[in-house]
Amino acid sequence: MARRIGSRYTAHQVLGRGSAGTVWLGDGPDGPVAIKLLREDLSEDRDLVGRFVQERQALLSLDHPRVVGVRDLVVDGDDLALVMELVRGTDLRTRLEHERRLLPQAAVAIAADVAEALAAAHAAGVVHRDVKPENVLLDSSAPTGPGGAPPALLTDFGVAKLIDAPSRAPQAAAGARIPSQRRVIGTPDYLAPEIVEGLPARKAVDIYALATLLYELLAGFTPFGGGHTGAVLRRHVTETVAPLPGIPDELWQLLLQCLAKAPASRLRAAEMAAGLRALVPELEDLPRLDIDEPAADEPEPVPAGAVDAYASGAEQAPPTDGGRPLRGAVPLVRASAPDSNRDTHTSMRVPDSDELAGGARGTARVPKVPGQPRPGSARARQRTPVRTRRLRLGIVAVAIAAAAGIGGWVAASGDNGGAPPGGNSEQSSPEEP
Ligand SMILES: Nc1ncnc2c1ncn2[C@@H]1O[C@H](COP(=O)(O)OP(=O)(O)OP(=O)(O)O)[C@@H](O)[C@H]1O
Repeated sequence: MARRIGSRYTAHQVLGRGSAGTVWLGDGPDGPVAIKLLREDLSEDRDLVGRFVQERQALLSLDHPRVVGVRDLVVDGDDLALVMELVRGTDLRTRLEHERRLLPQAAVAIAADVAEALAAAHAAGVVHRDVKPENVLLDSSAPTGPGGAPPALLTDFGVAKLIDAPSRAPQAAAGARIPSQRRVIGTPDYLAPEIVEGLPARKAVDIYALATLLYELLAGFTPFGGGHTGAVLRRHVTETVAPLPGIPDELWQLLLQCLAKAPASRLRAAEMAAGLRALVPELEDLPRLDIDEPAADEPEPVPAGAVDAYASGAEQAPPTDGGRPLRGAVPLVRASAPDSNRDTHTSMRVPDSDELAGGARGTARVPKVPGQPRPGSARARQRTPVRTRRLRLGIVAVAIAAAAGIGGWVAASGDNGGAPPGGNSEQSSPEEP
């Protein structure tokens, strides 16, 4: 059923759904477009609409072959929509689900494309903040490149910032007895350690997320994913990345540098792009990596009360895998569970200090059960319906208690309505790393 969006666009058919809204195939004055119609609760938020309009120029001016161009922003009655260039193809998550791991040459070529997109955005002072396979579109209408990889385009610029606002602080705060709190916007597996520590999201967070994505394309799992969200966040700050046997040392060194805990140690986007691009020819004969998921720590039993605790006050317990909460599946907002009937971003419960500290519920890396994929791995994802997973892994608003007993991880933001320290600006000054 066709639907008018503003005075210039018609939406014809749903292409996909994400945490912030629904993407439609549509028509505009200049031909076919993709229209991302934001969720109703977002479009009703006056502050958000204001930011949407403010962002207009930055988003419209990002013009690069590796960036999904935003053509228009529509604010019309209850409709709030981003009109984008239409990419004919799939997203990178879908491809990863089919292949589990990519050929190293294809993985590196795709990551180089994304790094080029980031270099252009960063030069314009725009930080993406939510780089992940779901936000990389593969253009199947163009000729394939090295390793059979279609050209990759980065999408969803600006959406994380739209959702990240004091007025959108998680409703959980009231019930969670948090003295002061801040929020983290992003997807847990790809969150840079400085975000977990409460620092503002600067350009280097995109480099970290892209290196995480590249690691995942090569390995089939992210370096710090698996298990409870609190444990994932902790690993970003405290753990070293497990090596990937079978890749050239130069590639490994580049990955390590981009996954550095200190943002200043990471490469800049243009350097990363050049480094990756130079490595592509060398990877021609390299087969898919044949590695298993990291050796698990000793299984930590999930206490009987743990899942009940999630459900207390909630309509339903979070999805689990053999009794263990799935990655990104645990609501952080008490009494809030992903609602499969709405295109909402996942609401998540506030992790308590025990979880953040990696206690019994925090878990170390979730152990691999023989014959079963580790939760969070590409194989586990294959068993999870895409729609459900998207809702789970969408942009999350994580409220972290400032007093969360993890040795100064979280800087209290005082009574600032939950805004991250340093404000929630996605635009960073041009001189920033
Ligand atoms: N410009 C586009 N052209 C063609 N298809 C698109 C375009 N943008 C998005 N899509 C399709 O719509 C789907 C949903 O996109 P959307 O950005 O809303 O969600 P997401 O990135 O998967 O999740 P989230 O927003 O939660 O991070 C994508 O998986 C993709 O298949």
